[in-house]
Amino acid sequence: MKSPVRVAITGAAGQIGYQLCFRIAAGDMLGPDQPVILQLLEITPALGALEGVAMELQDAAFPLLAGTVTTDDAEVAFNEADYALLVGAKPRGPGMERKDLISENGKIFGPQGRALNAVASRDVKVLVVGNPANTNALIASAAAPDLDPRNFTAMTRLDHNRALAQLAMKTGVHHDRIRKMVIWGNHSSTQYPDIRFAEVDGKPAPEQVDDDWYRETFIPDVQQRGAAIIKARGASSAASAASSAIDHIRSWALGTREGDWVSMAVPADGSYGIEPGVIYSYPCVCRDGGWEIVQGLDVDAFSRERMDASDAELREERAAVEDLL
Ligand SMILES: NC(=O)c1ccc[n+]([C@@H]2O[C@H](COP(=O)([O-])OP(=O)(O)OC[C@H]3O[C@@H](n4cnc5c(N)ncnc54)[C@H](O)[C@@H]3O)[C@@H](O)[C@H]2O)c1
Ligand SMILES: O=C(O)C[C@H](O)C(=O)O
Repeated sequence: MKSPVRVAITGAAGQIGYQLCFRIAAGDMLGPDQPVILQLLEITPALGALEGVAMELQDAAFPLLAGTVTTDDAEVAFNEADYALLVGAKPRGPGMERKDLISENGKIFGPQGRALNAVASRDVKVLVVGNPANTNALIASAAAPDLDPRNFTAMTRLDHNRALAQLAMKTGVHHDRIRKMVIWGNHSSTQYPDIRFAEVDGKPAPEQVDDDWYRETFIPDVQQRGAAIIKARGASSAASAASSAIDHIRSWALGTREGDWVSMAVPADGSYGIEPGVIYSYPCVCRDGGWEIVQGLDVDAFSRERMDASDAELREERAAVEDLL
């Protein structure tokens, strides 16, 4: 058996956190031979509820759960953390855009970035889920000057998975037989879900769907799926969000499958004309515990316009939190 790794989860008594704790303790994120210590952070008024989560974790008697820490102190939660899933933040309600959360949620991520900087493993892998996720990841990274900015990522894997599901339903091919989906940009309604390189059962996706469906139905449906879930459920996505967070970390830690890639929001480095300064979703390949942006993909005029629009929105979000950077 391997030695345990430390997984910090913020907002651990919330909707997503409640899902994450049990799936991670069951081994879904890091594999069936990797024990975990869960280090759970909540705000002080939610510590009672968090204690209830810890009691249920005990009662589930997971063979891989090597310990549970509950706290309202970020430096306790992030102490020597190998993984940090930053979920704790307010969700949006009907009629809101995710960026409307920025003034309230943005201020959570500076202190958490500072705490990670002070006490986390120097190799900590950080995934920001709390919205607006890309800009919150930028804030956390800016507050952690001693950690490599490449350790800070934000989640667009849920959008990636949503895009796989929509294309699978349209083509009648199981989503597990689709490769090379891409989500470019922000986890927001300006994201650009791109099927130009996707393969459905080994054949090019664009040849299997008509262009009108792609532009008029697929793209807006994926962009608006979060809002559609809020309308249907009366609360934002939780189980699918937790599942995608687990997918994101599993790919990063254990690698992407041969011949496929995943979407991850990572620090822009000039790739595809997106200048540094924002956390932008790209197609990525992961191996040996690291990620690389897939290079050399063609950018046509339709794509350029959408990729730039999402970049522009991220730079507006950045300008709105300049005082936190
Ligand atoms: N990136 C994505 O794809 C994606 C998907 C779904 C939801 N989200 C976002 O994830 C966030 C959480 O969603 P949820 O449904 O779990 O919300 P929730 O309200 O059910 O849970 C959030 C939890 O975070 C806690 N919290 C608040 N501030 C905190 C802080 N400073 N430190 C630690 N904990 C804190 C709250 O007490 C609460 O228990 C929201 O911002 C939501 O919009 C992102
Ligand atoms: O849409 C939301 O606000 C929640 C989340 O970001 C989602 O995409 O489901």
